[in-house]
Amino acid sequence: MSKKSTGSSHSNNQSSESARTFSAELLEMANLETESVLGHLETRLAGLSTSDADLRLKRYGVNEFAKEKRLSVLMHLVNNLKNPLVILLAALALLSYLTGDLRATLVISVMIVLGIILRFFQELRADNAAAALKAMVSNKATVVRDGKEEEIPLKLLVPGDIISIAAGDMIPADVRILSAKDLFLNQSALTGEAMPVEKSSDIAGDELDNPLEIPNLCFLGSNVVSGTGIAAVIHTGGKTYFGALSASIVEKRELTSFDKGINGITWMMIRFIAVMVPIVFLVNGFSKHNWMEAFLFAMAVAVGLTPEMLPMIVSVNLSKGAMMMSRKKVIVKRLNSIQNLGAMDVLCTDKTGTLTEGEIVLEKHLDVHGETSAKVLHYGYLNSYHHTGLRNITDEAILKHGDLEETLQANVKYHKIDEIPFDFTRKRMSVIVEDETGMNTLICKGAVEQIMSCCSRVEIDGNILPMLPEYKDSATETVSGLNAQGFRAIALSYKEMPGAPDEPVYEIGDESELILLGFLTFFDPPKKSAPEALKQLETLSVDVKILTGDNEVVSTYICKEVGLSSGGILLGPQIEAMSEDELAKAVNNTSIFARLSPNQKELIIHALQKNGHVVGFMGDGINDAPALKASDVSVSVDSAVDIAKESSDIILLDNNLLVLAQGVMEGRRVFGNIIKYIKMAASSNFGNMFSVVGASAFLPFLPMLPIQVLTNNLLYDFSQTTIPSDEVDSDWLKKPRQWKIRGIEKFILIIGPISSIFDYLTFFIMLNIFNCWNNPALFHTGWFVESIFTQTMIIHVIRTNKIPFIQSRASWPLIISSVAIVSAAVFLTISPLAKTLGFVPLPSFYWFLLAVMMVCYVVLTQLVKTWFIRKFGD
Ligand SMILES: Nc1ncnc2c1ncn2[C@@H]1O[C@H](COP(=O)(O)OP(=O)(O)OP(=O)(O)O)[C@@H](O)[C@H]1O
Ligand SMILES: [Mg+2]
Repeated sequence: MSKKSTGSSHSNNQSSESARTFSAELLEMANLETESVLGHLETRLAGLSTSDADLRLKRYGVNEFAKEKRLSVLMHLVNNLKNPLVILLAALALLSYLTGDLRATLVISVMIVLGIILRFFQELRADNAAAALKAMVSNKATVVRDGKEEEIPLKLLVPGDIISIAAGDMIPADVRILSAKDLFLNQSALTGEAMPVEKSSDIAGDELDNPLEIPNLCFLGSNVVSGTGIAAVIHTGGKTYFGALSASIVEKRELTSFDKGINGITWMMIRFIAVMVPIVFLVNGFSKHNWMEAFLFAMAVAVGLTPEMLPMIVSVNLSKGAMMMSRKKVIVKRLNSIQNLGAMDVLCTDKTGTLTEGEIVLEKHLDVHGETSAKVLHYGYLNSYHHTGLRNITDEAILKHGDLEETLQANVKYHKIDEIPFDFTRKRMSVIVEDETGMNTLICKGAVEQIMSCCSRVEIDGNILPMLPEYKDSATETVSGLNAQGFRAIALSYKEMPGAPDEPVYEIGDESELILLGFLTFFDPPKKSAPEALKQLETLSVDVKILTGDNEVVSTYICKEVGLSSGGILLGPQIEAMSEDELAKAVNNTSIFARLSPNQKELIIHALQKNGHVVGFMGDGINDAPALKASDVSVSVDSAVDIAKESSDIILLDNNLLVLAQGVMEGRRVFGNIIKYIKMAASSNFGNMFSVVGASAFLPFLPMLPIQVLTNNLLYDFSQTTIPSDEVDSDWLKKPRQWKIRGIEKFILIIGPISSIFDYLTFFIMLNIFNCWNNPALFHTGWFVESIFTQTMIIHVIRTNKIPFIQSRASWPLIISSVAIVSAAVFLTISPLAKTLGFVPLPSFYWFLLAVMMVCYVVLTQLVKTWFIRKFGD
C-alpha cells in the first residue's frame, strides 16, 4: 500500500541511457573551475540582481516540470471526456443515432453534456482549491540575490542563482557545487540507491561515466542528508534531469487502497452491465421478436446501469473534505489521503515536537557523578558553536547560553579544524578545534549509549581514569535518574590529539578512545494539548504508538505524562536482531519503540501494514522521511524540514494535535458519503435489473420505453449531486473505515432485490387493477413514477444506520433535491412533454396505492438493513 514514490520506480536501469538525457552543458560545467562556471552562467558569488533574475524567469520559465504543472482548462475538459463512462455513453448515443432513434440520441447527449459540465466545473473548483492549499505549504530555497541571502519559493529559481543548501533541504534544481562541507545526498529517487553519496566541489575525473556520480553536480529530486554547501543553479524545471526523466516516463504510481477500492467498484458495475445487458437484449428479442426495439431498450438499460456520477461524487467529496480541513489549518496535499486518514487505525508518531513542545531548554550540565560541571557546559558550547550541519533544537538550546560567548570566546580562542557531521544512525557528532596553544581537541556529543561505546576513559574531578565498570554504572545511573524525571540527556566526550593534522581530514573512525566528560540535560515538556488529543484518538479507535530515536526511559516518562498507556517497549537494537515475521508479531502489542534508526522506523510501519493495519505516521525530521513515505497517510508540520514536508500527504499549519482527531473524522465523513452513493447506486441498479429481466420475460411489450429509462436515469443523477453536502451520523464516525468490497457486495445483493419486490407489486397492480395488458403507456408511466419514488426514497434509508427521518435526517440540499426530483417525475407525466416521452396521466387510485407501497417499502428496507447491520456489521 505504499505510494507516491515520485520516481523510485524508474531506478537503476536509467543509468545506461542517462548520458543521453543529461544535457551537454551540465556535463561541461562539471569540468570547469568555479570561476568559469560563474562566467558561463553570467553570475557572481554575490548572486544575481533582482532585475536580472526577473528577466531570466521570463526567459527560462518557472522552476516546475510537466508532471507538477496544473492541467490547463482544456486538458481538464479532455480528461473529462476520456472517462470510460463518458465513452460508453457516447458510444450508446452514436448507436442510437445510427439506428435512427433521435429522441434517445438527444437524451443521452443531454446526459453526457450535463455530466461533463457538472463534473468539469466541480473538478475545476476542486483543483483550484487544492492548488491554493498546496501553495500554502510550498517549499522554499535559500538564494543569494543582490548580495543578500533570502528565502524564495522554489518555483522562482532561475539558472545562475546562487543557493545555499543544508541538511534536510530538497535540491531545488540541477546545480553545480561551488563549495561544500561534509555534504551527503540521498539520490534514491534518481538511482534507487538508498545509501547517501558524498558531494563536493571537486572536478570529476574522466573515468566517471555516470553523471549522477559526478561529485560536483546535484540533481533535482535528491535531498541533503547531512552537511552544507553553496551551489550555482544550471538548469531549472523541465530542463532538469529529473524533469526530462519524468516527462519521458509514464509514471507508475502505486495505487492507494482508496484508488483500488474505487476502481474495484467501477469494474464490478461494468462487469455487471456486460453480463446483464446481453441477457436483457436476448430475453426481449426472443419474447417480442422485435430485435431493433430490444436492442434500443438494452442500450438504454446499459446507460441506466452506468455509474456515471461516481467520479464526480468522489472528487467533490474529497475536495469538500480538504476545504473543511483547511479551515482548521490542516492542508491536504494529496486529496486521496483524506480517505486514508479516516481508514487509519494505527498512528505512529515521533516524540519531540509532536508530543512535546519541542522548544527545549538546557537545564543542567553534569559530570559523570551527577555534579554540576562548568567544563561540560564549555565543551558542549564549543561543539554546538562550531557545528554547521542541520539546525536543530539541541544545538539551539545550548547556544542560548550566549553569556559563555564572552568568557569562552569560542571564536577567538578556538579555531575550527574539522567537523564530523551528525547522522541518525550514529546519533552523535564531533567538531575538532585547535586552541591557542596549538592543541587539537575532538569534542563529541550524542546519544548516551552511542557515546559510551566510543569511550575508553572517563574524567572524574579533573583526573582521567580508565573506564572501569563501576564508572560506567555510575554514569548509567545518573542518566536513568534524569530520564525518569523527564529530562533528555546527551553525553559529552572529548580527546586531545597532540600533533594531529590541522587539515579537515577527520572521519568517523576518529571518534574512538574518547574520554567521557559528562552530560547535558534538557527539559522538553509534553504539549498541553497532547493528553486531550490522544484521548480523542482513542475514542476514535486509533491506536497511537511512539517511534523515537530517543531512549526508552525518557519516552516512557513522556508517555505517562500525556496519558498514553505504555503497553510494552521495543528498542532499535532488539529490532535489528529480529526477522521480518518476528517483528510483525511484536509490533502489535508494543506502544513505545525507542532508540530507532530512520530505517527501523520504516520497518515498523511495514510490519504494521503487514498485519493489516492502515498506518499513519507523523514526524518532522530528516530521520522521519522514510517512515513518512512508507505509511498510508503521512502527516507533518509546517516547521518540518523540506524532505519531511515533501514526503507528507497532510501538513498541519498549526502544530496542534487536536486537529488531528478532527481530520480523522472528516476523512470518515468523506468516505461515508462516497460509500453511501455506491451502496445506493449499485443496489438500485441491481434491483432494477431483476425487475427488468423478469418483466421482459412475461410482458407482451417492453417494460419501459428506452427514452423513459434514460429520462429516469437523468433525473436520478440529479438527485444524487447533493450527496456530498450530506451529514454522516456521528456514531458511524467512531470506527476506522476501510474499504470492504465484500461487505458492500453483500449489502447490494440483499438490499437490491427489496426494490424488485415493490416493482413486481407495481407490475401486478398495473396489470390487474388498471388493466394494462393492452395499455402499455399506462404501465410504463406507472412503473416510471414508482421507480423514481423508490430510488429517491432509498437514499434516505441507506444514508444512515438509524431510523431515517426520525433519528437521522439528511442535509437540506439532499432533502430538497429529492423532493424536486419526485415532483419533476410527477409533473412529466402531465406536462406537454408527456406525449413525446410516452406518458399518460395516472388515475388517482394509483397515487393512493403508491403512497401505501412507499410506506411498506421504507419499513421493509429499514428492517432488513437493521438485521443486516446486526448480522454482518456496518
Ligand atoms: N544536535 C545533536 N547533537 C548530538 N546528538 C544529538 C543531536 N540531536 C540529537 N542527538 C541524539 O540523537 C538522538 C536521536 O535524535 P532525535 O531525538 O532527534 O531522534 P527522533 O527519532 O527524531 O526522536 P524524537 O521522537 O525525539 O523526535 C537523540 O536522542 C540524541 O541523543
Ligand atoms: Mg524528531
